[in-house]
Amino acid sequence: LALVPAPRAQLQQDIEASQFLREYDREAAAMCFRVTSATWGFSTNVTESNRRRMLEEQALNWKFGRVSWRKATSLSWARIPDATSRRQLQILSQEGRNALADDRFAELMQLIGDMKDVYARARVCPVSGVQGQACDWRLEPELSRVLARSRDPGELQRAWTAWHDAVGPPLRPKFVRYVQLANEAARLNGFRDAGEHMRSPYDDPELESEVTTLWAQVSPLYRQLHSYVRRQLHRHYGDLVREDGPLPAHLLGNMWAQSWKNIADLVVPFPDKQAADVTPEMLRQGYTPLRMFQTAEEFFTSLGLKPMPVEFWRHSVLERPVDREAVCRASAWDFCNRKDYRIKQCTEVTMDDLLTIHHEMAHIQYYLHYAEQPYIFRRGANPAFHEAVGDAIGLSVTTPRHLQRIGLLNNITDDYETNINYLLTVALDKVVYLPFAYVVDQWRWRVFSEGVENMNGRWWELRMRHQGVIPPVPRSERDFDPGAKYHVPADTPYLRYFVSLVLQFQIHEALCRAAGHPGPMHTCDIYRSREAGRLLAEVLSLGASRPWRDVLRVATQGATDRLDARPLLEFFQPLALWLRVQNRERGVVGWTTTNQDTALFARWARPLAGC
Ligand SMILES: CC(=O)N[C@@H](CC(=O)O)C(=O)NC[C@H](CC1(C(=O)N[C@@H](Cc2ccc(O)cc2)C(=O)O)CCCC1)C(=O)O
Ligand SMILES: [Zn+2]
Repeated sequence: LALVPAPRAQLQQDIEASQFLREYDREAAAMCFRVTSATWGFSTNVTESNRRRMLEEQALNWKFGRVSWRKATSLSWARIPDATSRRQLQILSQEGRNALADDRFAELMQLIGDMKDVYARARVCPVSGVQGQACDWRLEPELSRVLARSRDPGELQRAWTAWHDAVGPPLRPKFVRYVQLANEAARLNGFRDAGEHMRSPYDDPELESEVTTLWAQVSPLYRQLHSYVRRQLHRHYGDLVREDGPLPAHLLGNMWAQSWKNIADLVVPFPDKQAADVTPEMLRQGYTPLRMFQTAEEFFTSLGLKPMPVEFWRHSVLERPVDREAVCRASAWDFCNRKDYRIKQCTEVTMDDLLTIHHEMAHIQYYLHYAEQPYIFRRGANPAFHEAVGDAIGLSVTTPRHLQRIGLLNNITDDYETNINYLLTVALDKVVYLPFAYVVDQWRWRVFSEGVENMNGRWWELRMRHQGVIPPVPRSERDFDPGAKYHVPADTPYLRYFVSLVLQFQIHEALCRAAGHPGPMHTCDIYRSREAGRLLAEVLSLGASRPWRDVLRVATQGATDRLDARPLLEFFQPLALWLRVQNRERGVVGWTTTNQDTALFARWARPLAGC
């Protein structure tokens, strides 16, 4: 009994803990406002003084986080009877790299900042058009545009190689040091390595095996799609694409082959049927970025969700600034003062960007709905929830029926071919994305747990095994191709996008049921459904105040608390049948790899002297 502190002492602990949490709640929100404002200032106006101010605020915020982490871990919070306090302290004691010593933390922040800089500043020589132009091509828009639109294998290969060579080698040594420091911080925080630290927001020791099981459930559908697309690409590009092999990464319409929607014109089975891309119609109707944002806002208010606050319209950056340099990746921002919420997006008038706006605005809806929660609970139930809501909405927005309801598509036909076309277009985005999202953190977790040898070879082994994709040119350990994907140098975990892919179909199914949609899931559009909006508002308002499995049970109206690929597979069921018929008659499903494939990135490459 001596081990159990006397009730009075425990009471003392409770008072101390709730006192600490009240102060932390106020101070953390104030610190968040400061560091978010400074980071926004830099992202929307890239200058050295704005960078310095951002780094200063980050350092202050980290010092505050470190002091708070020490206090939180010193309280024996595990025994506090009040569940809300206990949960807040549990989250607080797990997050951040607060246990790292000052100089190490400063070095780590500097490294991540430097890696983001290398990525943002990379410029290459033009790979098309007249020679002798300035070597000032960027990833966005020049190189991504070539990957999306060119059908010239030589030009595609030059664009793919130029980008990977421009960012990989300079990032590699920085990334090696980053791995050491991230692992050191994780171990000081009580984790085995930085991978386990990144997985901790899911609070689930079985997470890795669940993720592998989910991927195993969807990979047969992916292999069917891969086989069908390979046949179409072989028809178009000839022997550049072997009929039983992996696909060369530069022919798939995207710098990372993470989405193949840009080559839909090469693969869609019934080209004479309605193409699902309404970009031309948006241009014809004189859409502007502002009107695209208003259209997205109206989607959310039609569900009974909140309009964007006036500050949002006053301070958001909706287009690439002309008079200064900005970080042009789309992003949504919560300034933690229950007033300022913004989106920064270099919007172009395309259907793609209209979808991305819905995705970013869903982040803002989440911020708005959990604003009343204590600061620590103002986050997604888990990071995937924050991503899944936006993409679940997107599954309604892309339907021909929704595009017709907002006047961007007329005389749609709901026949078999149109549905297969539509499902294939969505699959080129969603089904294709799954193996890529799976590989990114499988690779990164393995680097954290097993080390930095052969990082590039292991990247391509995973890409070939799960995605059936190979590099267009030979690669060696002098390259660092994972660095070509923003989230790797930016220290942004990627599992959230894999889990979101499964979760968004579970959420879509539940919202469609709440909206009383009678038909198959892929024709459902929850637009204007107050019932769907009420369910969504309930989920968003919970933030991280409850374990995410409880939130998932709320979202599915009691159906389940587990991640489940069934809704995704059900959504694509008509396409899966169609693909099996197509492939049974014509081709190999899956890919064989010859040693000429593995020779493209084999381990024999001499390791860099002294690296
Ligand atoms: C201050 C801050 O950072 N805020 C967070 C939001 C928050 O956490 O509160 C935020 O704005 N993150 C930016 C990030 C941007 C995008 C992205 O990086 N997408 C991934 C994966 C993907 C791919 C296809 C797809 O349909 C959806 C996602 C990629 O492009 O690989 C780029 C365009 C879309 C989403 C985002 O919005 O998730
Ligand atoms: Zn997002």
